[in-house]
Amino acid sequence: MAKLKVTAPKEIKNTEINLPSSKSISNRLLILNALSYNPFPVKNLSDSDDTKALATALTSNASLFNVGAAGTTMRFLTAFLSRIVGEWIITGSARMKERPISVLVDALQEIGAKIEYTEKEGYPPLKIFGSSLQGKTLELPGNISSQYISALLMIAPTVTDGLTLKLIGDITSRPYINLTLKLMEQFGIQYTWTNNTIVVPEQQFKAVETKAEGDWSAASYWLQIVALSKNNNTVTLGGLDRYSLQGDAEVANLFDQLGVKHKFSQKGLQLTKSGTPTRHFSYDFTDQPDLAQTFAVTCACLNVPFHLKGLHTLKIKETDRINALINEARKLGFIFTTNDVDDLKWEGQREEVSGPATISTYHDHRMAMAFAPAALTNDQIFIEDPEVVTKSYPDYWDDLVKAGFGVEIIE
Ligand SMILES: O=C(O)C1=C[C@@H](OP(=O)(O)O)[C@@H](O)[C@H](O)C1
Ligand SMILES: C=C(OP(=O)(O)O)C(=O)O
Repeated sequence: MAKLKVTAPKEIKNTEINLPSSKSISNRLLILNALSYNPFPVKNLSDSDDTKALATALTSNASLFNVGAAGTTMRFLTAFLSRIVGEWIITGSARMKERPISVLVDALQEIGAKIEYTEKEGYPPLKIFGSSLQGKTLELPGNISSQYISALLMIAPTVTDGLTLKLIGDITSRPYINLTLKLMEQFGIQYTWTNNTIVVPEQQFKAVETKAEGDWSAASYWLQIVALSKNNNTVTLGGLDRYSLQGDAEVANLFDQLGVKHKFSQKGLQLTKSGTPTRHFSYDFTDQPDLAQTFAVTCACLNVPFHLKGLHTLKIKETDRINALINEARKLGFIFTTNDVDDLKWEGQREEVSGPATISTYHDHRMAMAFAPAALTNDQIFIEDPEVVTKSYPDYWDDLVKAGFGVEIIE
């Protein structure tokens, strides 16, 4: 397995980074484009693996699709193909076959979809016999994955009589549901969301020109780098929307507590180190689950004890992220704990470690991207399977080099 040696620069340079496009927005726009038979291609489409997997599926003549590790692609395509006459198979990586999908499959079956599990009940791969769907009121849990809800919402205007979704219990990843609805609105779709009920009547999509925003989840690693740097040069992030539709845009405000100032200029979002970090960091990540790894590593490297909450969905992402964080932080000498349900805690416990750590990444792009900046406080760090970053941020390592990091492939 390839391994990368990441060496910290003496100083982070004054750098301009052009951030990748958001895969969440790109994948929604691809589905909405297909539903509206849109002649306008999406501008600034992501070149991530997850978006390529969806773009390939939507333009292929095949009936079997391998979506790899892409959660949104798996879930969005399942709903999309359920309403297209034909026989389809969707499969994915070994990990994808462990990521549950029955909430979505059950909902689609209730409105007339014919879907079978070809291996393990409740998990991909799926065999779908596409047909027209008859809308009704569906009840589904709001605290497992919002991607099931987004997948249903996007096809709702094409379902006979539309769809009413009643979300039961607390809603996790709510900003991603909002993002779906806001992008549907750009295609002329009307909906209502009152309390826990979203109503989308049957209606026509309008074909419109769209552009994907830069990725605020990717921005988090740059906020982290500035927080961990020893000098106060400016890192400027290009491509981000100031008034973004992404919930992860909250990351810039959250990093105030860790000593990073941000300011929008014509060139982009300017980050500078200033002030001292808080003495204890506590936050509920229910709305921004993808930021948890960035904060766990940053806080520990800054010696800021933390309590991260709302992490109940992290166990079913690219890997069990809570366990992965506990295992890999230990290699840097940090002892994290969890209640095994929904949190991660660090009360400052440390143990001696010798030599630079080799971080395993568990097929999870965010493990690689969140641990690499730890080179700034550990001089050097090794990252296993570095190609994993192509899931969302293919140029991540090249961008680190622009900021002055040494990045060298070993083995
Ligand atoms: O809809 C989306 O684009 C996403 C929703 C979130 O997943 P969950 O809804 O499963 O929490 C997030 O973690 C993922 O990276 C992208
Ligand atoms: C959880 C993620 O992706 P997905 O669920 O779409 O595979 C992610 O990118 O952090």
